[in-house]
Amino acid sequence: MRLGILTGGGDAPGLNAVIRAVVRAAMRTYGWPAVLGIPEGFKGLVERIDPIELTPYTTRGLINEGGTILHTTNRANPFQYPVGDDQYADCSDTAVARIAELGIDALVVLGGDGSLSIAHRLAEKGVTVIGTPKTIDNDIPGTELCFGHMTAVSTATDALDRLHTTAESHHRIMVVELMGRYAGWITLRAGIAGAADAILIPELPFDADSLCEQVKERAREGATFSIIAVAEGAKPKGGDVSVLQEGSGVYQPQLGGIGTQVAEKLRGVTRLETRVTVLGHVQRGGSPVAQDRLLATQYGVSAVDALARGEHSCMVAYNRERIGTVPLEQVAGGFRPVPLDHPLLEAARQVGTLMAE
Ligand SMILES: Nc1ncnc2c1ncn2[C@@H]1O[C@H](COP(=O)(O)OP(=O)(O)O)[C@@H](O)[C@H]1O
Ligand SMILES: O=P(O)(O)OC[C@H]1O[C@](O)(COP(=O)(O)O)[C@@H](O)[C@@H]1O
Ligand SMILES: [Mg+2]
Repeated sequence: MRLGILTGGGDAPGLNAVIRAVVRAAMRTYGWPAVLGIPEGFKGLVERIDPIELTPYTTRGLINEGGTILHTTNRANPFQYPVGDDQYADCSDTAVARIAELGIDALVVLGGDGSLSIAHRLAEKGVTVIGTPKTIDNDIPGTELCFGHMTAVSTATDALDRLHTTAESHHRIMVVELMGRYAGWITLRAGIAGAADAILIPELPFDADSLCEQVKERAREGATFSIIAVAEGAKPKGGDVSVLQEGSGVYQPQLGGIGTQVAEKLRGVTRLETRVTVLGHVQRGGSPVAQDRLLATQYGVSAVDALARGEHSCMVAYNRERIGTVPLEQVAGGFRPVPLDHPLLEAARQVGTLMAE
């Protein structure tokens, strides 16, 4: 079998580790003749960019490399492909033709909700395709864990640790805005691990007045500083998410600004010195933590195993410590927020974390 492999959407730590695992399993375990790397995500198919012949030799040393050697874009949907200013065309037939032209028998898509939805639509057009769940946000349905997430959690936790020492020195409120477009997984996990005093996530719209009261109460009780972890997609009760730039066509809205809003409110009401940190793409960069390297390796190997068994139109998924597969149609267009009865929320409450619910 000749494989094609591409990385789509925002990058995430562990992409290169999956590429390495796919190449090794396909060529070493199964003796398949070729794995072609498609550069720039689906754009590489539509624009017929020369593929990169991957081998176990050329993919060595990749397990700890951040980013993606294949590069990626979150603006290349073949079904709604940008062809000019605000103009889009359905170029999916070109993508399908290119896959055939390259002699690719199966395409491995390393992507998030968007790329996996595209993979599903390509499968409906007859392409043999399998997905692996990539996103630091951890919001893909059908799997408990996406690779990249735990590295982002670790980076955000480190940031919270560092903010603690400077917050304490200056007796300040520190608001840190973390990634997570519509799901609060990063903020919830890092917020607990980094001992944030308040955690604000999209799943639990917050009451700004009660947040201010609770922070004032902390100060009255003797706390000399407060750390507030807020997900970029968090919103006040009855309010909306904070958008930096509106989406249009295939461009998703760019979120941001909620950290500043929360800080202004806190500063105004508590009269305490307040600063904002927007951690941003630092959370997507750098070397994957061990857990992501393990997950990425298992995902890569399992995707090849599934194809060898004749399984496709599915995504490899991690549930209850086992890797299985779920049909792409159950993933496409879906979303996995933090469930309101999740044990981590209960743990956060029990250690006294404010959520201003
Ligand atoms: N539900 C969907 N169906 C089809 N295409 C989508 C969907 N959601 C997003 N897309 C498109 O998929 C591409 C990648 O989406 P993006 O969210 O950036 O990456 P990913 O989710 O794969 O990390 C973008 O061009 C986006 O417009
Ligand atoms: O790279 P961009 O366009 O700034 O995207 C930022 C967004 O991508 C993410 O980092 C990850 O989202 P995806 O995995 O869906 O690409 C979000 O947390 C963030 O809102
Ligand atoms: Mg997405």
